[in-house]
Amino acid sequence: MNAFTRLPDLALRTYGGSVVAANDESFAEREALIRPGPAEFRPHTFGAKGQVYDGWETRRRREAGHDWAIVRLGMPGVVRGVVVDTAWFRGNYPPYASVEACAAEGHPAPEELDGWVEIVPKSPLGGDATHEFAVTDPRRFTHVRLNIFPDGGVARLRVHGRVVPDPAFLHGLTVDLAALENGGFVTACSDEFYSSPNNVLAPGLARNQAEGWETARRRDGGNDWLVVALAGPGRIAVAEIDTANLKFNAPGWASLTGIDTGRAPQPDDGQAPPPDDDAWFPLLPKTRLQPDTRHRFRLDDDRRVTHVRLDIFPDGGLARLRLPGTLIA
Ligand SMILES: NC(=O)NC(NC(N)=O)C(=O)[O-]
Repeated sequence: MNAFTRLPDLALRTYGGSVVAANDESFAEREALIRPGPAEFRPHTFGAKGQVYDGWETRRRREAGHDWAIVRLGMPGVVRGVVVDTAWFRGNYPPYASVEACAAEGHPAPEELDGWVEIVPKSPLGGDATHEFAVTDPRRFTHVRLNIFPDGGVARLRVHGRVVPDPAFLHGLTVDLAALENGGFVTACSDEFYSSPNNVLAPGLARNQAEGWETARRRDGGNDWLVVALAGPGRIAVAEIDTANLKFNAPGWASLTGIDTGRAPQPDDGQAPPPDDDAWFPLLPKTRLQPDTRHRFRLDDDRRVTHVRLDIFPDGGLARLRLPGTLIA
């Protein structure tokens, strides 16, 4: 698997993405493209229009041309790679696909989008397979367009990358400095056996345990932890530690420490501070947690912080970690 698949999926429905238009969705609805989780399939299951698929599927074309679907990214950013997944589409997958992207200001209607640039050239696809395409264009995009040639079905479209928020909605405001949508990201983690640590920074509430971060049971006397690079250097006002859905596997305790590396966290720069650096200072002492509970703590430390280390004792996981505060210019 390509390293870019570890980055957040900027298109994901649960991150605010939307499939805003498609030229055709006769057999199966376009919205399925950005659903979380792998596509499901029940053979010999027929609706009024044919076999039921968990994906986007167009009619068999009888004229020239190709089919397309436009996705508004839930979190605009720099795209590092795209996954086109034709899971379960065996006799009806498109033999080729390409992907374009554009950057729009404000809230345009799909037909107002312009300035499309190709980020994945027309490439061959196979049936019932995932296809990973690395993207090198360094620009920030808000929308992508999947083109399939000439027609067929695609189960999922994943658009992995780094979130690049609009600074107008960050500076001078109290915002969640850890949130993925504001540019926060997890740089390191002790264990991600059951689910990804970046889940704790995702928008909204976790609907179940799988939408949070969950570690394996620890048997070595140690404890689990993760490090978050904040949206930028800032001061944290409140720590919200949410154990929602973790009922028999919530950590017993948690603590937070901070560090100021002296410069704004840069995605992929390999400069994240090591979790055992001497410069970490306490923000929240080791504090008892309850299962399935949203805990909120005022932090009275006004030191500048670029990264936060969360320790959980001894293991378990979390639904969400929110760190409302203000950026320091
Ligand atoms: N058996 C099929 O899957 N057929 C086709 N698709 C659906 N959904 O029935 C087709 O013609 O592409």
